Amino acid sequence: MRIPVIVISGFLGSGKTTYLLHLLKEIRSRYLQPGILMNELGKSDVDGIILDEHSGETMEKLLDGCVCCSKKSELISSLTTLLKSKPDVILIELTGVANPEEIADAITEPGLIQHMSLKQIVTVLDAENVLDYNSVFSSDKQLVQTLRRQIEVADQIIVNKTDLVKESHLRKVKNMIMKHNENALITFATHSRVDHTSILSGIVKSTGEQKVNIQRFRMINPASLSQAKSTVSRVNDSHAEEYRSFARVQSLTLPIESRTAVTQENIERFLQRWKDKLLRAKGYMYLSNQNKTLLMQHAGKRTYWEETSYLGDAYIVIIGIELDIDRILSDWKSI
Ligand SMILES: Nc1nc2c(ncn2[C@@H]2O[C@H](COP(=O)(O)OP(=O)(O)OP(=O)(O)O)[C@@H](O)[C@H]2O)c(=O)[nH]1
Repeated sequence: MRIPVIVISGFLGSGKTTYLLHLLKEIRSRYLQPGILMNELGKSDVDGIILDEHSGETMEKLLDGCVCCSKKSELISSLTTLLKSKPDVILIELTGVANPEEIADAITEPGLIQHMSLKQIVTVLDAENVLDYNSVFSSDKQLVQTLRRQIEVADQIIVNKTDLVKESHLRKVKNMIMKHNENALITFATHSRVDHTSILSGIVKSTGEQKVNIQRFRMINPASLSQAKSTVSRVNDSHAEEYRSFARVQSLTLPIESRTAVTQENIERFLQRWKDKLLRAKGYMYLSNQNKTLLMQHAGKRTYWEETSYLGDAYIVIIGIELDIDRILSDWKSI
């Protein structure tokens, strides 16, 4: 029997990791063994740390890039590695700027197609911001295209963050979705809480084992990186422009050297100054005035602060379009 693959897509900060954590809990309660593949933009692995904190599952990480634009060969080898742990279901969380159909394409590669099959593509939308993101006037054109592909190819669409908008706004979101995809199951959610019955239907235990499969995977080495690049240029040559993932998005990791200077207020002021170019920011930092480390999540127009047990180095990852890196770094130094 081929292993079912569930792909979780959706724009930056929409609630994919939150959804993944709920789905994982449900999978474990059914004594199924999951294999997880997470892909983040940037070298710093915030989502991986969040997942570790909440679970401790099998994880194959692809860092510093988007699975489907520059790391197709790594995606294939990561899936091959995951297969060895004989999971009952594979979950792939994509970066917020990835085009899920390219993942669907990778699963059909020789060596994978006989072992796994795409079960569903789930797209999570941020109810508060999706209409802005979808407007060619207020958003980057290529970004709009990627978001539309995420909607168009989805089997299930979760309209998340409904706590932040009115009923009338939700109707507009639904109409927009229906324009691009009439067939997807649309559900409305807060904190990505949805019923998992249909997505997990038919997934059964393939082995008698119930062990928790915890694996730590390699970081990308230079040899595989150059191999990935040459693969990419071939892939891109044969693909029409509109089918490519968004690749102009940059990520920048800002180290926090002096722990004492950082406060919630100066971080929020910094994010505010760069808001026009910023799509997402997240990171861990020790706040000396509160004497604790917090996880900062900036998504859409909002900044959230959460308690964490993370003990590693403090840093922030920012993600944006055509970031002026020199100016941002010099501003960062002066906060
Ligand atoms: N108010 C509100 N906040 C939410 C909701 N769902 C998620 N969040 C918060 O939104 C932030 C981003 O959520 P994530 O699950 O990390 O989003 P993501 O899509 O995985 O983000 P990326 O991986 O960066 O693309 C976190 O601080 C969440 O706690 C919701 O329904 N309402």
